[in-house]
Amino acid sequence: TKRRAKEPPGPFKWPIVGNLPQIAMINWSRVWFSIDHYSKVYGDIMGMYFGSRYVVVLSNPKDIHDVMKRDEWNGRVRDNNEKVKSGGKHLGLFLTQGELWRETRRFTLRNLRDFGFGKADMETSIMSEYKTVEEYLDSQIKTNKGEVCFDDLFGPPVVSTLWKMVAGTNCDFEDPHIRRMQQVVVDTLRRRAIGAGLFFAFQQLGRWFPELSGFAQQRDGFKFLKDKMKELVDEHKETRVPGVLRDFIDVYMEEQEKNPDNPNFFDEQLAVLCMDLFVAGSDTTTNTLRFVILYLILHPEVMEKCQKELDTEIGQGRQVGIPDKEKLPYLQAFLLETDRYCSMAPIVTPHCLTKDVVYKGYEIPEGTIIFMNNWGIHRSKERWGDPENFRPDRFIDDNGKVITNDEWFVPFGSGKRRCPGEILARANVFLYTANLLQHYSFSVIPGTTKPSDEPVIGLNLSAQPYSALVERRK
Ligand code: HEM
Repeated sequence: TKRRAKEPPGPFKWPIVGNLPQIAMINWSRVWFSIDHYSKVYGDIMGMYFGSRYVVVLSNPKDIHDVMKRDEWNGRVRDNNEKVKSGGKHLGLFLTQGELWRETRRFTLRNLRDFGFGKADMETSIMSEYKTVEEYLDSQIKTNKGEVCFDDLFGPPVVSTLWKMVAGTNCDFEDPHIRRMQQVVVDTLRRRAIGAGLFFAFQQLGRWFPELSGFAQQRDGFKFLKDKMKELVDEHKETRVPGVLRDFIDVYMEEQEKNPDNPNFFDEQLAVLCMDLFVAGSDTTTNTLRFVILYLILHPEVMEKCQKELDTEIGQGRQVGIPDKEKLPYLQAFLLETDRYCSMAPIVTPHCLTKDVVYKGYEIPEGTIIFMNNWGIHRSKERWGDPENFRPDRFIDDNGKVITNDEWFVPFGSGKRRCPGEILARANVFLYTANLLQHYSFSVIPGTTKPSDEPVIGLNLSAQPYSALVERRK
């Protein structure tokens, strides 16, 4: 039960269960609340035991920005439960480390850029999918008095934009396989954190109680996803013409052909990489957009301010594009506040130390799991003053300029593993929100209670299912 002499401070460690009793005492299902609670007691660098698993929690963004530049802080947890998420082996981008991860990440970033990330045609591609949302809203205004359920609305167009870059086709959500793929992502990301602390602490529980723990659904779901990605890779192999690069998969295959001896490029790695992109790209942007509409209906004064800015700066005569961002500081501030307030990844995908380190006098051994306390950072009273209030103005400085680089704002992580999808995600969220607000207003359906802004607990947090009244603006 004794802690090592120079380990970071933390709560008293019980035999076998470590700090699980203390976690349960504060909040068992919202584990990140408990983690934040104890970090306020023990400090910005805190050690905790989930059973015998040792976790160091970082709660100061200065430390996070500092250490996440270093290789040894950027490993991933390598256990059997984690392996399930990449279909049985440590492959792909999310769960790899070392040379395989480095080379895959570099290649992915470079080549997704070539297929649109951050380029002018990314906007064209996003806007062609966005049109389907407007069509749907207009049809609901005609046939359903404008009462729209926002649960599934953004998934198909957002995933299709990414999928065109990755696989050359948009995702046909009428296809039952695609629907099942999407469902697997939703089930595993949104609905798997009840008891997460316990199953994280005791890996064996997943194997002993596969149904109860959700381990079986996760294993089968990810296996299904991986099989589908293997089929996709095989199809590409059959149809590709060397030298003709239709999409990201073709470029990967070209690389395999050019450098057949490179051990970091192989078919199974490509399949899991595609799966990672599908999983990471599906429920993240979509979730943010669901939070966006939710916060708009809960804060009508914010919606009106965004619309006024759009009317003054752009009007209704033309589509809003990425270059218009500059002219829309309040809208930008609203989107930053949305990311801060929802903190979709409250403790970020855990990292793992690949070497023993000494940091600020603390000795932290190889294999330690690292949590970034994003929730606590985004809800810090010290930094934000009134973090519990939804207040976009906090991101506007005294000169009316939007503050985009606050060091206490880390929704996409920091350093070497920072989210590679950030540019695409931000472009989607900005274009959808701006163009929707240009033409529509959103409000609570009369006679119904306001939806709650309490998130649904999962590996990522998501908005509770809700419907809103949608009206076309005059
Ligand atoms: C609003 C949307 C999104 C948010 C808030 C978000 C957030 C994050 C966060 C916090 C991480 C973990 C960083 C770390 O481990 O240190 C991450 C990793 C990742 N994200 Fe995103 N993400 C979003 C959208 C996307 C999209 C659209 C893609 C698709 C291309 C994507 C692909 C990835 C991948 C592949 C990783 C793993 C990177 C690695 O381990 O090297 N994300 N994201």
